[in-house]
Amino acid sequence: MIAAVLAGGKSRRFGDDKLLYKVDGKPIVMHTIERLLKAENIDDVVIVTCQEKKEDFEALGFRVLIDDLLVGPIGGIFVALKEVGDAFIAAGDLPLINPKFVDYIVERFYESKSLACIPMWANGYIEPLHAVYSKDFLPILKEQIKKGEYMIRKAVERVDPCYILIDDFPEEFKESFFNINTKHDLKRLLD
Ligand SMILES: Nc1nc2c(ncn2[C@@H]2O[C@H](COP(=O)(O)OP(=O)(O)OP(=O)(O)O)[C@@H](O)[C@H]2O)c(=O)[nH]1
Ligand SMILES: [Mg+2]
Repeated sequence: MIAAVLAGGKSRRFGDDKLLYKVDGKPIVMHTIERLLKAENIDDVVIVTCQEKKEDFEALGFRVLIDDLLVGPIGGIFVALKEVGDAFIAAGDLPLINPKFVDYIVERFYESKSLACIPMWANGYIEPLHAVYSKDFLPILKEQIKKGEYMIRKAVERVDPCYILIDDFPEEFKESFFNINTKHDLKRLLD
C-alpha cells in the first residue's frame, strides 16, 4: 500500500513550515516518512502539498501530488485517494509514528473490507490522519467537500468504518500519534 503524507498546511501555530524544520539534521517530515517506509505493508510514499511548496518537497526525493483544493486535510485525502487509490494517510508531523502500528492498521483494513480503518481513543476522539482509506470513500469525500463540510469526522460517520481502539495498545504505540504543532512540542522529541 502507498502512504500519502499530508504536507499542505500553513504551520500557523509553529511559525515557519514545521515539516521542513530540521531535527537531528533531518526535516520533521523525513522522520515521519522514514518510519512509514519501515512498515512492511507500506511500499512507497507520496507527499500531498500545495503548488507553492512543490519543489521543497520534491527535493526530498518523493513523488509530490498537488492539492489545490485549499480546504484542509480532507482535501489532501481526496487528492491522495484519487491519484493512488487505497492509501495509508499520515499527517507529515508525526515523527514518532510506529511502523508496527501502521502495519496493524493496514491489516485490519484488508480484513474488514471497510471504507476506512481509523484509530479511536476511549473518549471517542478519532485520529483520521493516521488511518487507511479505500478509494471507494472518494464519492463521500467529494460530496462533503462540495457541501463545504470539511470535518473529516463528518465524512467518516457517514460510512461504517473499522475503528481501532487505541487504549487497547501498549504505551509505545500511543506515541505514534504525537504530533508537532508548536515549537514547544519539539522539546518532547529531543528528550
Ligand atoms: N494536503 C494538505 N495537507 C494539509 C492541509 N492542511 C493541513 N495539512 C496537513 O495536515 C497535517 C495536520 O495539520 P495541522 O497540524 O493542522 O497543520 P497545519 O495546518 O500546517 O498547522 P496550523 O496552521 O498550526 O493548524 C499537517 O501535516 C499539515 O501539513 C491542506 O489543506 N492540504
Ligand atoms: Mg491546521
